[in-house]
Amino acid sequence: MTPKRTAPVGPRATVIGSGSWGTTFGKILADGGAQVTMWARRPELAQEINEAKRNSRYLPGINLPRTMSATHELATSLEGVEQVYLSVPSQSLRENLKALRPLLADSDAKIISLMKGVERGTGLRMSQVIHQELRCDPDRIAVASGPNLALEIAREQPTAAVISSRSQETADTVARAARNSYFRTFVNTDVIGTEFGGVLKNLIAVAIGIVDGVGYGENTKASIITRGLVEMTDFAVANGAHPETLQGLAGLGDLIATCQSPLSRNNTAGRLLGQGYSFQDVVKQMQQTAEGLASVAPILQLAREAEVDMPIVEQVKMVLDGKMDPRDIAPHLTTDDDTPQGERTNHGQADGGGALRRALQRAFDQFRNGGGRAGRD
Ligand SMILES: NC(=O)C1=CN([C@@H]2O[C@H](COP(=O)(O)OP(=O)(O)OC[C@H]3O[C@@H](n4cnc5c(N)ncnc54)[C@H](O)[C@@H]3O)[C@@H](O)[C@H]2O)C=CC1
Ligand SMILES: O=C(CO)COP(=O)(O)O
Repeated sequence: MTPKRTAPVGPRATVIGSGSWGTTFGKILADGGAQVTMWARRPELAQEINEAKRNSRYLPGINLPRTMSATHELATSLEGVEQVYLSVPSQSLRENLKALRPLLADSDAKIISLMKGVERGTGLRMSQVIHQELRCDPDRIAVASGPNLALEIAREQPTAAVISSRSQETADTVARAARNSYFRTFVNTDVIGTEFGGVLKNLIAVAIGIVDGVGYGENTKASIITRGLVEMTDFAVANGAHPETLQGLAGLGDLIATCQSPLSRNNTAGRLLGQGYSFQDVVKQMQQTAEGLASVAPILQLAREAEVDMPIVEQVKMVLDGKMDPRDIAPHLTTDDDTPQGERTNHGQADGGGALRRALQRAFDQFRNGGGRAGRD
């Protein structure tokens, strides 16, 4: 495999946030030929990236491309930028955008979210927070998601991802920049499904971690993954996603990767909870971002508003709140009805098919009006 290029020929790209995923994505872009500048909060990290071509805290053992540079000056990082990639913890996005806004006021750069959380308090997806704070044309915004454990990709293991934007042209442009010999990007225009896939699989990965920590085996895990995908689909579809997006890389694909891998921070956080550590202990022990912990409450609030049942996510919340013994976690809660919805129909719609019906109606209306979608993953 020969991903390296000597001289950058692609777009000028800036990555805001030099943690594990931001730095890995910077490497993906640079190996694809983009001229990449990393913005790091800490000057010493910017210096390490510039001089040693390393990010030893977040990506130990990885050599970064020689063409990649870094700065801790926000304004410098954005000079002449054509694509801005955002990779900070979701709960800090809004404050970061406030600093970015004046610097991007005259720019028509594309803005791409690499994050997999929703904002506490508002329940907004990251692309919605970006739109609110930058007040830019939504067609300039894209999101990236998929089974993308940073360290595996930094080691150049072949991986696929989805780039999604309301605008097909934006999705295509970003997908071209974020593509190289070990990273393959597909496009779609279902931003809602793509973003929620990444957020929701984190919550199921926490549940799987809990099960691992308790010491339960593969049957319990397979049951939770399968029922978890049903919950993810029901929730996302009720909130406007296309159901097939959840069957693709940004849904099922990411769910498998995150639930299976000890590299996953959400999975790790769950494992600690399953071993009996309290939520506070887990937060103290986590050195990196585990988005699922902050997304549980806003997701359950949105689920209540959309009248979607999420029994597994409810149980994760109860374990986090110390209100449920991790050993009691199960693929579904006991309900009045002996048969959980979905196993009867094999579709898994918690509302008896209403969400799927509404989604199909939407898709039908879209095609009838000359819409339609391209580039499925
Ligand atoms: N690590 C992974 O494998 C993947 C992560 N993601 C997503 O990428 C996003 C970023 O996660 P990671 O890079 O993994 O996290 P990380 O914990 O490795 O790095 C977070 C970075 O943000 C910085 N940071 C922390 N608080 C900040 C603030 N208030 N303002 C600005 N910067 C701040 C940290 O210094 C660090 O550089 C998350 O939403 C995560 O879900 C998505 C795909 C893969
Ligand atoms: O999103 C990821 C893989 O696709 C990374 O998962 P974690 O945030 O749980 O490490």
